[in-house]
Amino acid sequence: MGLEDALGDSGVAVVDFAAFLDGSNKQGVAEEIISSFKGAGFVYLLNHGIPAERIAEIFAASKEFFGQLMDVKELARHPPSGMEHRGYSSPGREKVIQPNSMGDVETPRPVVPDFREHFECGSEEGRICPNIWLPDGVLPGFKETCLDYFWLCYGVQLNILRALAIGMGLEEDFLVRYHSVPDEGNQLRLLYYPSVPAEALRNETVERISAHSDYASITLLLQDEIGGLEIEDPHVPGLFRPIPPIPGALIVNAGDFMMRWSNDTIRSTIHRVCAPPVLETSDGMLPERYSIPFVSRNDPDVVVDCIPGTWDAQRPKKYEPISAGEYVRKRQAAAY
Ligand SMILES: O=C(O)CCC(=O)C(=O)O
Ligand SMILES: [Fe+2]
Repeated sequence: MGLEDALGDSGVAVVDFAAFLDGSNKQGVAEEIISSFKGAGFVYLLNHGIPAERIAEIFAASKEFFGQLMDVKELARHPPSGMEHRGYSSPGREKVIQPNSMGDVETPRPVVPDFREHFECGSEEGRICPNIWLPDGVLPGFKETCLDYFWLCYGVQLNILRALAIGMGLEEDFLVRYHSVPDEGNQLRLLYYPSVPAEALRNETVERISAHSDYASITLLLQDEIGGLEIEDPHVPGLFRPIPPIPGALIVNAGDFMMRWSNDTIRSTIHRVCAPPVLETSDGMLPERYSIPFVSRNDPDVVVDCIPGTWDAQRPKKYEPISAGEYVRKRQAAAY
């Protein structure tokens, strides 16, 4: 099956970011990205600026971490409160939930567990959420690899925000200015989906990650070769379309805060991870899967109003000004 077939009707563009980064076609690349963000809420980026060896390195670190005994991983245990996403969460610990309208998180927690483990970290300078690492001497180099990758993603994130701004007809640094505090809010997640019976995923007695939208600004996602990521068709609720792995590509998607900020001109699309189409082994088990999202957030204390150009007399502002911090606090408290 060729890439075009595998991509199917998801509407997610595959964009070569090189011509943006080297300045040879900034406007053209920016328009391709924004068009995919408005249509599908997702885009694949090639030549995004994260070297292949760094991708291999962070996946290797993730595999090494999750390969440790539970007792070892629990040495970096996530705190009981849902306000701080740091450290290690064992399977079933987090349940993503989907609010019934923007910011309304009253929906009851669903009963089907998400069968995955994860580890989260941010900047070492963060005041809101201090990092939680394994004790010194356990898994040497893990912390450094995570932090290096975190900062690499922060830089890539700024370039993508520049492209989005240009695509929206704004001054290049318009969105970057609202992401000037890297130490607060940005988050690196290492996700591990253990091997599960394919049948259990198909009949939904377990899920890998249930349907949700991300709630921040943009997410930079690496997925391994296993597949299973799907997005909901914006025009056909309940119809999910695969976002298959493309080697070396970075998947970028918009979160709810970006959608709100852009007065709903950019889409924050519901996505999930379920059974990939063809990968069942003879014993009926699905292979384990690793993915690595980096979540980019607006500066927490800066109140934003709808982005210029996304509203006018015909398309009035739909949302009141709000700060990312206030918005995120509402959403995160409900996830645990
Ligand atoms: O594992 C994936 O590919 C997606 C993860 C995801 O959607 C998330 O962490 O919000
Ligand atoms: Fe997500």
